Amino acid sequence: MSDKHRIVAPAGSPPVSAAGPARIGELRAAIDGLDERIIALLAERTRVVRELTAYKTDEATVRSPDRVRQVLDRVSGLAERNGMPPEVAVGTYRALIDELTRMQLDMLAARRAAASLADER
Ligand SMILES: O=C(O)C(=O)C[C@]1(C(=O)O)C=C[C@H](O)C=C1
Repeated sequence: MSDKHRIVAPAGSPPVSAAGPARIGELRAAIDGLDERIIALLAERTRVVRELTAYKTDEATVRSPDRVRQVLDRVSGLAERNGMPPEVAVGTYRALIDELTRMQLDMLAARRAAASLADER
C-alpha cells in the first residue's frame, strides 16, 4: 500500500477503552449492511456480464485484456476520488474479473458443447 493511504493514528488519539468491544460490534453491523448492498450491486453487475457473454464467440473476446486494463484503470481513479486506497479497489476488481472470465469461459464451452451436440443430431 502506498504511504499516501496509510492509516496513522493522529497524535492524541484516545486509548483503546472499555467501549471498544461495543463499538466494534456497531462497526461490524455497519460492515454487514454495506456487504448486503455491495453483493446486490455485484449480482446486478454479474447479470450484465452474463448477458454480454452471449455475444462473445471466442476465448480472445472473453479475455479482452485491453478492456480489463481499462476497467482496472477506471476503478483505480474512482477509488482515488473516493478516498479509498486504489490498490484495494484494483486487487478486488482483478479477483472479480478473474472469476467472471472463468464464468464466461465456462458459458462459452457449454454453448459450444450444446451446439456440437445439436450438429450431431
Ligand atoms: O467488458 C467485457 O467484455 C466483460 O466481459 C466484462 C469484464 C468485467 O467484468 O468488467 C469481464 C471480463 C473481461 O473480458 C473484461 C471485462
